[in-house]
Amino acid sequence: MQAGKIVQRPSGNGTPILQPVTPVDKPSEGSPHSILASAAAAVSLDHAQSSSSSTSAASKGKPATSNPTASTRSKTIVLTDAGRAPWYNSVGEPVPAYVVGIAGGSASGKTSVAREILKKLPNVPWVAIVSQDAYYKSLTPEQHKLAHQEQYDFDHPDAFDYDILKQCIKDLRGGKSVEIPVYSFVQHQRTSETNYLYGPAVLIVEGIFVLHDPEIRELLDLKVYVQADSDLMLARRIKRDIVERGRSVNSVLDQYLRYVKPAFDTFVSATARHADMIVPGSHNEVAIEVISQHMEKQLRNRSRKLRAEFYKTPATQIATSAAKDAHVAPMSPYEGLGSPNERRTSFANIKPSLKRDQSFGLSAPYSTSSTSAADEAGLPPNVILLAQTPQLQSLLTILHDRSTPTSEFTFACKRVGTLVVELATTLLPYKEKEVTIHGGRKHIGHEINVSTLCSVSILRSGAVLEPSLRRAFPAMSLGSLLIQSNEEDGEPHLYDVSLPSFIRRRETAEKSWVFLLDAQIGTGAAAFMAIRVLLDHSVPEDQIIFVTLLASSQGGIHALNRAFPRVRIVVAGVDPGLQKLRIPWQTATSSGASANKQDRDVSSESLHNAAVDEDDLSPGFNRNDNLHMLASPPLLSIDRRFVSNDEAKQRSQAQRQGSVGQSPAKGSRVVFAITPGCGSIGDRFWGTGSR
Ligand SMILES: Nc1ncnc2c1ncn2[C@@H]1O[C@H](COP(=O)(O)OP(=O)(O)O)[C@@H](O)[C@H]1O
Ligand SMILES: O=c1ccn([C@@H]2O[C@H](COP(=O)(O)O)[C@@H](O)[C@H]2O)c(=O)[nH]1
Repeated sequence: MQAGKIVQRPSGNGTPILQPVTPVDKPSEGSPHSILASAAAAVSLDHAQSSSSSTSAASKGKPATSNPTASTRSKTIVLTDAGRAPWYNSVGEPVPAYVVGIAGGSASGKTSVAREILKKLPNVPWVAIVSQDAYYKSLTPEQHKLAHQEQYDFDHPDAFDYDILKQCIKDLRGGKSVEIPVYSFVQHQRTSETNYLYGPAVLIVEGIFVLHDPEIRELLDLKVYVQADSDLMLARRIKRDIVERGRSVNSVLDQYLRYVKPAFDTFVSATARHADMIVPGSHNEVAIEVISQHMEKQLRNRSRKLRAEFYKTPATQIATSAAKDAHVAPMSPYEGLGSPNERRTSFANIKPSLKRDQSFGLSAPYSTSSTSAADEAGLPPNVILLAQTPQLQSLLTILHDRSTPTSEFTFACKRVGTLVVELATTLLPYKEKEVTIHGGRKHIGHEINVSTLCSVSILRSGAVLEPSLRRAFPAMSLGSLLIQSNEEDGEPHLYDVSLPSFIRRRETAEKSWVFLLDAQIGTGAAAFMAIRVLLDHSVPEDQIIFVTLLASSQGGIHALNRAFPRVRIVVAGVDPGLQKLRIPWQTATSSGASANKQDRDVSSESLHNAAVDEDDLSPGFNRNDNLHMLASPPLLSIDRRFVSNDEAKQRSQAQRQGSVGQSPAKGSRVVFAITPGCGSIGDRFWGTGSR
């Protein structure tokens, strides 16, 4: 099997290609391709941080001498071609990843089959291949010596540690992040390096004994066995082990005759009976096609369309089931999509599960917050609203005013940010500290352990709160999540996960306190996804503090409370409305497949509906209100900004009159707007967008 780490990316003509990933692969920012590619590069760079091997390209067939570290490279392969759609249900519980096990003799072609399947799934984002080799048991010094003399049996079922492999599959299946050991076939042991792996929607586990352990078999959705003739396997193994694993012909043959062949005949081949499919080790294109089609179908069935689910569910049904079971979220994070009346009915029938001041066993320290204002605004009990003083109101007015120039907007944002951050810091676990004061007396004060704190911004808008947080904790680690709303259905998609190393490690993540930052909470979809990412990394729910400038009181803040009632949300201001809009959107024609897709998507109907979707207007608001767009930054748009509502109408009209050219490609996308709202806060903060 080929050593090294590769990702699959679409080539210009849409044909998937396999290529090694190195940091230099990262394309220039701003190109439409860069989101996909940088997501892929981000994962591989994650690996680069933990695995020295990732920095040099592995290529098939290179002699060991020209590529001496090849055999210490991880066999873990990750594909992150597109954003990841929600992998959890409406109460925030993860939907399991699809797991395929591929067993078969050594050099039968297991890894090659896994990679071919991966190539056939270009539309499935976030696919990972994990090799069982990473889970060989650690050897004693004596066994280690024997291994170097080809006197250790690596082909016996007892050579593997099934418990840790099982745990790894369980974790990845359940959406948790893991550290995959890196195995060295030259040193016959795990190296000190590990690969951080998070979030595959499809996990392929390959290895000679993947179908051996009954508990592991239970975790597999599809069991495949690769069958090849022994002479073919031997020929392939001689070639491969000399090239990639630093062996001589004699050593390969000795080991083969002593251990590999007998173990294959006795143990490995016997596991074929557990397989759902037997795939030939060569000329297997048809079998691979069948497997890929089956997987795509299974994945389609598992895909989460929370918005659609809730749109279909009548409000009365939602409210009744919610009243029966406090743990069932009556609304999705996309609840702004139901009709306003449906929303009101369902909220009226649901009792909050926690009382604001009792929620967390804290004596309410919110001298700067107003619980009555939060209650009056109909906010759930985990929401802490800044006291609505005239001073704060004046700052929020600057943010609401669409004529506010960028510099003033940025300044006001930072001031409100400081107020909201200071309130959030009161929720941290301060401990008593004894200090000596002037005169030599002891004094009992308080301190906070800054090393357990970090912030994670939902890009781009969340970063507007970073300066305020940094002022409070200058040495704090900063992370980010790139979450974009899908242009077709408005579902959030996860493109990049860059978390501080102590969140990536489970032991430290369990002790960490995370400020999750976003400028506003409308539908709550991005916040929902970001919280799920942190929980997947084992950050405790009650140690996540969501800090935001503005929320819609009728938006996803309620769904967030129902799914994650222990996450505290600290917010500066609340606006009443939330609207669903479809707006025109353009992309660069140079974006290859993506541009073609846009071309396809442009129907006269979508352009006709390009302005406000009237059915979705919130009560008490009409399109003449001071309405701003709330949406993720349009990273794919050619001009880096959304068009305004008026422009939308003009373009729609122009299109109908045929006066809009074909380049750049145009389409429309669903966005959500808090009303009256402050517009796209990120764009206004950095002066990059329309007001
Ligand atoms: N269908 C195939 N046709 C030709 N060569 C193949 C095929 N499948 C695998 N090989 C070659 O056989 C060798 C071993 O394949 P690999 O997939 O690494 O096996 P395994 O993972 O089962 O050990 C590799 O050099 C690979 O290129
Ligand atoms: O240190 C080691 C560990 C394993 N092997 C051999 O590797 C194969 C399994 O890997 P495949 O990629 O499935 O071929 C197994 O037959 C062991 O004999 C090794 O030589 N040294």
